[in-house]
Amino acid sequence: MPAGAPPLLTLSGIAKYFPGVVANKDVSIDFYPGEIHALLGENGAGKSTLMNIVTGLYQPDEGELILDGYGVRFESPEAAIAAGIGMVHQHFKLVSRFTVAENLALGWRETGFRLSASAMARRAEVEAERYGLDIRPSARIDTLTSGEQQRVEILRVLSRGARLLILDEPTAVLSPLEVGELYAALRRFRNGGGAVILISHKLDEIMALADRVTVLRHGRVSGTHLVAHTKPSTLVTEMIGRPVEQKSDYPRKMPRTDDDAVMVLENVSCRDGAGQIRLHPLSLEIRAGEILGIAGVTGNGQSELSDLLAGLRSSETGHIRVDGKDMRGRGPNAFREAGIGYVPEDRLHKALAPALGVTENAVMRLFRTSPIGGRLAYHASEALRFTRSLLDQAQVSLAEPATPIRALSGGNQQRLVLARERMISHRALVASYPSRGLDIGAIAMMRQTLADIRDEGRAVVLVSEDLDELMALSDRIAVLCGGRLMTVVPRGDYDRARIGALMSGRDGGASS
Ligand SMILES: Nc1ncnc2c1ncn2[C@@H]1O[C@H](COP(=O)(O)OP(=O)(O)OP(=O)(O)O)[C@@H](O)[C@H]1O
Repeated sequence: MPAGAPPLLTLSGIAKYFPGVVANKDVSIDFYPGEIHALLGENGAGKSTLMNIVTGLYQPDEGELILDGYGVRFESPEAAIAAGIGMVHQHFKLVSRFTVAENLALGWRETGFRLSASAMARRAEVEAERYGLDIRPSARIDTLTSGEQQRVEILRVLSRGARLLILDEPTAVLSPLEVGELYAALRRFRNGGGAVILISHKLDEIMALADRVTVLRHGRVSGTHLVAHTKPSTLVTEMIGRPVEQKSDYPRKMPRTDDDAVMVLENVSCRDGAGQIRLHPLSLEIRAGEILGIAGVTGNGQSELSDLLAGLRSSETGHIRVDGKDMRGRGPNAFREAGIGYVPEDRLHKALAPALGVTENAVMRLFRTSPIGGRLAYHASEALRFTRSLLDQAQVSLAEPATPIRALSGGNQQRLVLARERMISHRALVASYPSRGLDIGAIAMMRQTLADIRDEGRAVVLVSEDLDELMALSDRIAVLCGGRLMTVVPRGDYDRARIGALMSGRDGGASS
């Protein structure tokens, strides 16, 4: 950033309160043009709330926003966009049946005055060139990878004239190659004088990309640092109040005794709504007392496979057996009764009912079973007792369990789903990208939980794109590419380069 340049945006003494919660208090931060400023903090530390204030979704209860030296008040997100502040959310807000150019055009002022398809595509190309973001204007959004969709989102924000670009965990859904492209695009924007706020739980990412970092703790700023002058361990301690050990191995507490297959898949396959094959026939055994890792670049059949394993989707061919029982055509309830818990990739929409309270969501999978319920009864006091114990286990502090679950921070929603599904998984837990959205302390806790489940003789299926995570935890790693099971690698044979090559469709091998 140029020496002596004034801040683009200053937050001065910002506070935001919700019933029983101090989400932000005394928050003062300067964001400069020409800097990438990371925002780091535990789940529930107040990062999203603060950004919702900056983007006009919430009004602060105290404090001031100062833009270009003048106090401002954004009555709506449109007002913030008009002032040059744009945000790219974790869940993209694109119209999936529209093309890239049409989605971009939705944000342009002149669109209302009839813009032809070719003019839209031309302008999309000009904007893409200007910001160095590679897009295909005529492609439909639902045919794009997550990385391509994210580029469209970023371009949509930038082409509306954003000078301050806010990104919420932008690399969570990207392949390693796409991460590199995103970093390059953000650096280009920064070098051209743009300001970036990066919400991230990944310390490596912050160290590699950010110029400065602000740590939030319990809604307050606990420090702002130049990244070049700070260490990751200092940031962790400032964020959580203690150091967190990053384990690269989770040795068994006792030797494995049970080698029974909990789940057996025989030639299962599935297609998407458009009839495209998403999972080619595959066979796989999931054994008691093991963690089976599923590696692959996002979108290569993992979500179809995990939905199949939890009864959310049925297989077109073959069989799924749980403890020898044929589950073909059975739904999620039958899988739950068979002892299969599931943490899906999209927790908010697949594992939770966003508008319902925390209690309803906590008991959602168990409200028909004793002591919470029976065929006709529902015991509210038992439901509340269960919810409180789940909150305790998940280490989520919440004064009022009637709060709608969508008001919880993303990480706290994830912690609750994990605790609930752990209770259900008497035989196996299927966990899809369980570290997404969790802070570093919660990730360590989650990984230990998976190892404990394994040590209790249950099975874990861990879907992840993080090879370090998979190699630290898994007994075997199955690699998916293009909806095909490439191979299953046993723990002794892990080789990062080979697994990486298999993930991108190179090399072959047998399936087991
Ligand atoms: N609309 C709301 N109503 C009630 N409480 C809310 C609301 N929005 C946020 N909160 C609470 O404010 C606190 C801060 O949440 P916020 O989402 O800002 O955290 P975060 O730092 O973004 O967490 P994460 O890393 O998990 O996304 C949490 O306790 C959350 O439950």
